[in-house]
Amino acid sequence: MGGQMQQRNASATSLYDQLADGGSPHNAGPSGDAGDAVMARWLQSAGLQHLASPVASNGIDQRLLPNLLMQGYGAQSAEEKQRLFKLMRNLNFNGETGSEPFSPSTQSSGGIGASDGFYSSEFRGDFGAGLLDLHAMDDTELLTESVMSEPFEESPFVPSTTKAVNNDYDFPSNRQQRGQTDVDASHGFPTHEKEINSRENNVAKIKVVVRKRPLNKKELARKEDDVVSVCDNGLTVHEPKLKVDLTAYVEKHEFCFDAVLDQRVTNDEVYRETVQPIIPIIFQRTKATCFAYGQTGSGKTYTMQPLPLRAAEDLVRLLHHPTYRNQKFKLWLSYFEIYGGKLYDLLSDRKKLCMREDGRQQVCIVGLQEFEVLDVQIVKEYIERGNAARSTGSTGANEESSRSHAILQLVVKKHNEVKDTRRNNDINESKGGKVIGKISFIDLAGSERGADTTDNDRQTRIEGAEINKSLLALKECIRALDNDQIHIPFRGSKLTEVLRDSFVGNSRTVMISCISPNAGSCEHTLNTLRYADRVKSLSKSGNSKKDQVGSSQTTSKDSSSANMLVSSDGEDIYDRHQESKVIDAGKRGPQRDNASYNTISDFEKQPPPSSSNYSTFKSRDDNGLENEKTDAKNSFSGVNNQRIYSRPSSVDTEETVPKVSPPRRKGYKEDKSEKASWQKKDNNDEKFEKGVWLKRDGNNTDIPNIGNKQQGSNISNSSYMTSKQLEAEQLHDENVNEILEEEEALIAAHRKEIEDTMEIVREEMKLLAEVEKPGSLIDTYVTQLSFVLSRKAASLVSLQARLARFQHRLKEQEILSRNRSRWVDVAVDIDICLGWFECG
Ligand SMILES: Nc1ncnc2c1ncn2[C@@H]1O[C@H](COP(=O)(O)OP(=O)(O)OP(=O)(O)O)[C@@H](O)[C@H]1O
Repeated sequence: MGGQMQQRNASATSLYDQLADGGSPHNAGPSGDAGDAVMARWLQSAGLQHLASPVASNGIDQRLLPNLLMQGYGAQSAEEKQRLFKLMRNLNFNGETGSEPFSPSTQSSGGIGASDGFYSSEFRGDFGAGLLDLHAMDDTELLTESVMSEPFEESPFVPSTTKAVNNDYDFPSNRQQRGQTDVDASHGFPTHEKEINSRENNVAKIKVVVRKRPLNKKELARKEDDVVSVCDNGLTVHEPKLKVDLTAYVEKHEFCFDAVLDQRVTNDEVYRETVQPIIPIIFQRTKATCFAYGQTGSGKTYTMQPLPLRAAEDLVRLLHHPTYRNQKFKLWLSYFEIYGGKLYDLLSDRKKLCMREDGRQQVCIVGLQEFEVLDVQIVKEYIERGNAARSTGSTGANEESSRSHAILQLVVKKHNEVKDTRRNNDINESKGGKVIGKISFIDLAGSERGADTTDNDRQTRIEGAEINKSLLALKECIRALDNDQIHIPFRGSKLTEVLRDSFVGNSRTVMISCISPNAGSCEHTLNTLRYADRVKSLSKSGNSKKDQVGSSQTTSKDSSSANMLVSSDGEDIYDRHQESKVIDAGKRGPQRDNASYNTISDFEKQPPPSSSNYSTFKSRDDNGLENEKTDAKNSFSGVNNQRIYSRPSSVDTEETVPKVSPPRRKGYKEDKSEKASWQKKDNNDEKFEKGVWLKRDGNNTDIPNIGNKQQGSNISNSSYMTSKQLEAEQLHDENVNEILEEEEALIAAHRKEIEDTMEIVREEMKLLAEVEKPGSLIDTYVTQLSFVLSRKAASLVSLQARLARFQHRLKEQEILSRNRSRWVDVAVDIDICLGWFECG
């Protein structure tokens, strides 16, 4: 990667060398005065000679010109800015003919990018030459990893300082900055008990990593901008927006996570950052989960697929290490999916599975095939086989879109003398050996598929509702853990039930939020990042506390754990640990400790990149994140910074008003009300009260909120969910749940009816055989036949009644969905109206 960066810098240098040498690509480097003269000539050629003098008189190296241009240096009018930009782009493209390839980058359009007219196709058309070669490529084919290593288009919004950091991007050193101990990629795993214990304490309980994919060919062809800039552990989404008078402006949203991986990061590096640190502690009875979250086409599958392979490699290596070689440990693999609330085995012809809980509330998936991993090659085959069996469909963003949550598990078990390598994972664990530790890789269905609930196709709608439900339930569980609640609502969905043991006790969770960089995905990207931020808050608030619990237990384990690792009753001890931990957590009550994490306040301490160039309006959302409204028009005009919003941001105008309790449906279950408040949280804790949108602050006080609205048509993320809408939303959720239950019941009833009919047919055959015997009693035959036929009829009528009820239920659901989509439109209309008000 360093090499690429050098190459990239060299390209840029060669471009400016050409500039200094009068445009000849082959002449040698720049020299001070000659450079100034060339600069002047260059600017003169564009009719911008008046801009040459400040640059020269200030003794500014022309290499800094792009940065100056990005700041709109000296250029007063939009026309001047356009000319400068055009000049830059033309020179860049000429530079491509040099020996060093130089990727035309929208980065150079930085300042102007967000300024007047940038979005007009007319303007863009002039500068599209460099992108033409990209257009010539196959439109559907996406950039592969090797292409990824090429310099990608960078954001026109990326401030210059950020870019400098990005240009120096060096993955390992970034990690060191994060203070994380790296694990030797090949053989450096700790295998001594003490080392493992200290590693166990060092591995964060919950880690939230964001991965940004590169722009794909379609997006490049559409000349979409990259609106996500990455800087160390932080990232900024530059949301392009239009005011009512059609002036473009940019709203900045800053986030900070445990790690942010930009488009140049390879899958291997993703593995090293996310899963590899966990591998050694799998042998320490850890249950780990790594899941990818994000909208369709954001790279979840691309990110997740290589991870189990690499993990299996490392696990197998450790199994053969002298420390574990004689422990009779074995590695097992299973792969299943959750689709429409049901479980299917992806390695066993999509056999339907059922989930059960044992007496100790351990979740078992009955019938799930497990395969022993003897060599890593086989893992690859299983992954491919499982992927081929996955439920996929086509979406606008991804031709092979996942419609299910796929879960691949690698389990280390203490081997019992079972010769067969293919067995059922029965409730009776002893059959497969005792579980020592496991890691689950979850490729979640596209997060926005939850919004497919207004689709015309019923199947898609129900699928969407189910996905929505499980993603909400996942967040609910995380929230419950965040609040140190004793009751974790695992039963909210199949997904959370399956993940149950990964959230309690000695667990580790890594969430990889995948985001698309293009402007068109901005809303989904922000949703993904907000979800990730919520998960991160769990690690912020509870982690160190939970880790303390973890470490004290580990310390007390110290004396015994070496033996525990190999002792046959280890699992029971582990289970007791689990239970006691959950109760402990509940007793502690909510405690916050941000010590070991990058908090937003840390983030704020850093000087905002190029802040002087942005006239910024800050407001704080419920996650405590600052949203900055940046007036692009002014951002690049240098001297004449002039605020367009005369109204202060929402924070300034916040006023405390009496708390209004959220509406509750009569007889609503506790779980549901929890969900209601949670949904409100999802919607920035806002509600519409007496004509004012109220925002809930940290003290549960409702405060009026005027500005900083996120436009969105996604129901679960719309900012304007009134209590009625919320109720309708819950009703819809309930309705879908009931439909799914009734569907199951209908199918079961049908099966039963067939069995009954077969039984009856056997009885009828018997009757016929009897009646045909000489001397049989016809009266008996008639009575018995009459009885059998009424049973047959009753069974049919009962099935028909159930069928009719189900049909009715489907119709109801359709009406509900239609109403729901109507109020989504209303919410969007309100949004637009508020936008009008906002802009005066
Ligand atoms: N980091 C990346 N580098 C290069 N290409 C990528 C990257 N991430 C994703 N892609 C490409 O983008 C396309 C979509 O990715 P992928 O199928 O992983 O998305 P997804 O999030 O799993 O979508 P869905 O939820 O619909 O299944 C694929 O063709 C993939 O190769």
